[in-house]
Amino acid sequence: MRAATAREMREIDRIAINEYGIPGAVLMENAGGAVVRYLESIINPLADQRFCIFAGKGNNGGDGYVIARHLANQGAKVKVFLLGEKAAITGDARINLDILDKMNMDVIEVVSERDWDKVRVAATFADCLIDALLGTGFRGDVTGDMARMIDLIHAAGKLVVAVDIPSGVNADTGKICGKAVRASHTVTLGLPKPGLFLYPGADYTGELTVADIGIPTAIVAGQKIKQNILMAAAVRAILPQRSPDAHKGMNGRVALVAGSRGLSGAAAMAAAAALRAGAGLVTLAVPAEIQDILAVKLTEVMTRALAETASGTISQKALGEIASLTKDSDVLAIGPGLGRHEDTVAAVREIVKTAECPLVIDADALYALANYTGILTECAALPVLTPHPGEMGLLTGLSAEEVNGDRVQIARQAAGEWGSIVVLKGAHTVVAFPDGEVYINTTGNAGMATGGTGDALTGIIAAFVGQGMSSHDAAVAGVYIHGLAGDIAAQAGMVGMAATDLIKAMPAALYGMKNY
Ligand SMILES: NC(=O)C1=CN([C@@H]2O[C@H](COP(=O)(O)OP(=O)(O)OC[C@H]3O[C@@H](n4cnc5c(N)ncnc54)[C@H](O)[C@@H]3O)[C@@H](O)[C@H]2O)[C@H](O)CC1
Ligand SMILES: [K+]
Repeated sequence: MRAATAREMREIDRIAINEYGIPGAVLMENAGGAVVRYLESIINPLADQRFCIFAGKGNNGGDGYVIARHLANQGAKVKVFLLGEKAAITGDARINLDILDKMNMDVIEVVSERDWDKVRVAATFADCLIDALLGTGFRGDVTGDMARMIDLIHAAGKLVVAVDIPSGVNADTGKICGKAVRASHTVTLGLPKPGLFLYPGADYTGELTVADIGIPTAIVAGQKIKQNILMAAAVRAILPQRSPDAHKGMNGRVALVAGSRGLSGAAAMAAAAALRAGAGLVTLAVPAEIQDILAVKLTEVMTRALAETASGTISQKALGEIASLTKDSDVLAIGPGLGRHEDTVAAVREIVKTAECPLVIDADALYALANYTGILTECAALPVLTPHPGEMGLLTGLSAEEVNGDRVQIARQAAGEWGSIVVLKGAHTVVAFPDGEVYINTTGNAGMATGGTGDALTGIIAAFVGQGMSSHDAAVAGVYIHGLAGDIAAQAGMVGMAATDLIKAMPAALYGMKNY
């Protein structure tokens, strides 16, 4: 499902109005009507229910006036509070404000302290509060009276339904700009916005519904919108179909170069995840001194010993062995637990440049690419990088919080510069492609914030490439299924789940995707 930035949504509205001739007031009527239909689905009957509608000065507020009219017509008790003066209201919002006046509906301008008292009392006795303060026209930060109004909405402790976007949430990034409405439900209009799926904004959105407001689909198609919300249907369509007469040679030969002294677990989890994601044959190449450990940990996975440094990390002397391994493999995942020894780092750079099969590059292999991202364009196939925000910061020179401040744009820019697929892990994971397309994942939970889940994702994506998926599809499906497995594992307890629980849940996640 496409997700429009605020600017893209405003452009779509503009085209609908100015080029297709759909009056803005019709779009607004459709918007308000859609919100009321949603309200009916959660509060039934609407009659006699008490609603407080908080309207801003723009068209988001205009939606609020339409909502007020429809609610009143259904017998609900409605109070409308305008944060501003009626004289400042123009356009479609003004049309609907005037209709309320003609209906003798009370629209209270919140300007004096007495008005604030009225707001407080009304919110206290209301059954549901409607946030029609700010939508795609929101700029800057929430301060002053807008912040005061949001505090008051929260203080009432009532059901809150946000119109289009919870006011104060940045529609594009999900950032909270000063203060934002914590909605129980959000009815977003026309298309979803990325910020409703990106934290912390996703946390303020509540139950999300996308409302059709009658915008011709051709307008959306013509906008070349490049943000996508990753949903089950899209993933189900690309997962590999296993033929009934399959044999292990048909389901992918996955190679992994991973692990080092004290970091055998990362290698084990990546390899186990590849297996549990359906790979036919998995070979794990590790520094010689930990081969026995891995051989004991992993029954189905074949292990290989690699030449190592005195520190127990792979050395450049292993390059020949690794080259022959990649020749016989469909994909190579490299990085989990590799360590950052200079000899290892040099080996990783050589492997990235010369490997003859598609690469999934993670963890310490990403560390080796810091200041060397230029070599990614030499890869034989489109590589998949799976950085967490810290590793992304290492590769871009940004801090982790700067990365998280604009996850979509930063991942998109890196993918374009590096000619690679960038899987920027986190809540929610973002998958960015060199052509600018970005997918925002919708599965996963906070229980996955535990060591090893990143290693598992590497193994899963590698397994999907090994089973014949394009790197594009393997990255998208891998991220979704990884999160789904995490959601399944969390059913036995979100806090305290371990990465190995997620890995064990992989077959159930795959089964579920194909069977409902
Ligand atoms: N015809 C259409 O475009 C439709 C739009 N819909 C709804 O309208 C809003 C977008 O409306 P717009 O007037 O562009 O902006 P907003 O109402 O979101 O807010 C602008 C309003 O708020 C003030 N403002 C901006 N930033 C701040 C701030 N930081 N603090 C305080 N005030 C702020 C600004 O000055 C303006 O006065 C869209 O989301 C939909 O809800 C219809 O649904 C469909 C047709
Ligand atoms: K809003």
